[in-house]
Amino acid sequence: QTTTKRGEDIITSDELRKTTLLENWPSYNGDYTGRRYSSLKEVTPRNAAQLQAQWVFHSRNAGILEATPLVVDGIMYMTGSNDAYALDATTGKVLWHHARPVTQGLIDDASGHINRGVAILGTRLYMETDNAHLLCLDARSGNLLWDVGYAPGNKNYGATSAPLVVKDKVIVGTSGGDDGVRGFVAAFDATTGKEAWRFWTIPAPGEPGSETWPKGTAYQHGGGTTWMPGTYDPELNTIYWGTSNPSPDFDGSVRAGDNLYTNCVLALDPDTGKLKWHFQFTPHDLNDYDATETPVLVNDVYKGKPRKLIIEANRNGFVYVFDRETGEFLSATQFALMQNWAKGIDTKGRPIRTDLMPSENGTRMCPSYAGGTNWYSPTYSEATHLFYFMSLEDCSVFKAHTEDFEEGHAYYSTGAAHLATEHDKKYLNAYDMATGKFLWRYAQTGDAHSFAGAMSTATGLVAFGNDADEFEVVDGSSGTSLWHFNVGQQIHASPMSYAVDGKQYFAIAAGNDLFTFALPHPDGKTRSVPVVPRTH
Ligand SMILES: O=C(O)c1cc(C(=O)O)c2c(n1)C(=O)C(=O)c1cc(C(=O)O)[nH]c1-2
Repeated sequence: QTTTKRGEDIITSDELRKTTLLENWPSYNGDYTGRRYSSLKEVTPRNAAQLQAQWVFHSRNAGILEATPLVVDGIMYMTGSNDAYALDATTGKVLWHHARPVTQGLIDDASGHINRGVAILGTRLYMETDNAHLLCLDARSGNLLWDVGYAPGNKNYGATSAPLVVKDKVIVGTSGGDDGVRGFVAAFDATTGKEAWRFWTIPAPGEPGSETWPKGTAYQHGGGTTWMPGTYDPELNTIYWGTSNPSPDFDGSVRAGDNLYTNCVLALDPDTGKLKWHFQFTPHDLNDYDATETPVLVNDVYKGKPRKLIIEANRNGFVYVFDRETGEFLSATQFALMQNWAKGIDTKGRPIRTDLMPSENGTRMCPSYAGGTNWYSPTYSEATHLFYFMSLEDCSVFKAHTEDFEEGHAYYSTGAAHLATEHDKKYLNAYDMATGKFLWRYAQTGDAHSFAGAMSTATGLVAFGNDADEFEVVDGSSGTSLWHFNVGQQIHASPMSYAVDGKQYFAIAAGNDLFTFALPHPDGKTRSVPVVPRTH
């Protein structure tokens, strides 16, 4: 058993590269691969049924918490809206609270109190705010060190993601892909906050990719936002970042062409922002099928050869495998049971569309605008060699009507609605990349309102937010349920695991609260469960 050095708060670039996660969880997905895989082994399929709630932290956030907390040396860092908190990871006691009001006058996702958490380097924390500022806080005190606004101009920009620290840079994105902004990924010097590079996801006239847009100003409002953290391969020195739908969402008539680099995974050089390769999942998207789902980096044997792969369950209803060195498309398997926008995916990875498209009076298309899956995290387990993700079976009636872009207003160019006569459903899926088959699918019993992700552990467990407002643990090999705990609120967040003094915890946000779980004390005594008092 190791003893945690509490309060040291030192995370170096080398530590961020570790893929064996023991005590700490130092970035949004735990490590750079995006696997959400914890190497901790205290909780196993044999004892998971004994998990107990430990402490609960109530945030003053007005929306639903979406952050994954980080834990470094016994200190947890959590966000809610524009607020950041440092908590004692064993008790939930607030060590500091950096309070910043939400920004008034923002629209759409930016006004939704959404924040997915912080990034850390050394003794500094980095956080995106709702109005697309990058804050640098002192991790020991919560004091603001600097504040850089990074999306000037179009007021429809916002930010909801957690930043990604790579070497000496902090990499950020924006929201607003449904609101007529022009997307980008930007990198800032982690010490000074000075901008190092910016990759515009919508090319300007004359730039590569601009031929996939009509002439004129459509590109200035073309979407392609970057509202989830990317992943990073230090050996290939490449970051992988997903982009959103094009803008306007449903009226494709004003943006004829494939609309690069929307609905893509981008392979970028983290030092320069230069594009190495891209893959577009849904060319000329008409259904809000953002490709911001985590591009998970896996090294595994594929078709008899060890390969460096990306696996991604995409919102368009297919799960994809690529070679991440070259960008070569390897496979796409349909996971959405209700899917009618594509007849299939061709050998190059390009969808073969049906003739369905959004229309003035509405067209029923599946998956729905919420996607066959969405930003809630998938997980790849080194213990089972399976890829797990939550999927949503749902359709929408998509309507399109040509509208002009207007600052201060969303730019969907009409809308998508759920059909009251249809019942949506969620599944936790176990996908075997080697065979292209689903080993099991665990049908959820709720009304498909959760937006909860999954994680896996070295003992073969998969932990996730189920669709009945519960945190649940299953055996990853069989999908057998081992334990669940009712958090009594919708879960719109993904779980993580950490340890302090050798004791393993799980944490997941639900509603306004963050819950933690661990095994009872080995002497059989029940631990006390300190609940942090509500402060308002
Ligand atoms: O295009 C965009 O910029 C953008 C941003 C966001 C966001 O920032 O959270 C969402 C979406 N799109 C989106 O399509 C979507 O379904 C969605 C769900 C959520 C959420 O927090 O649950 N955010 C977003």
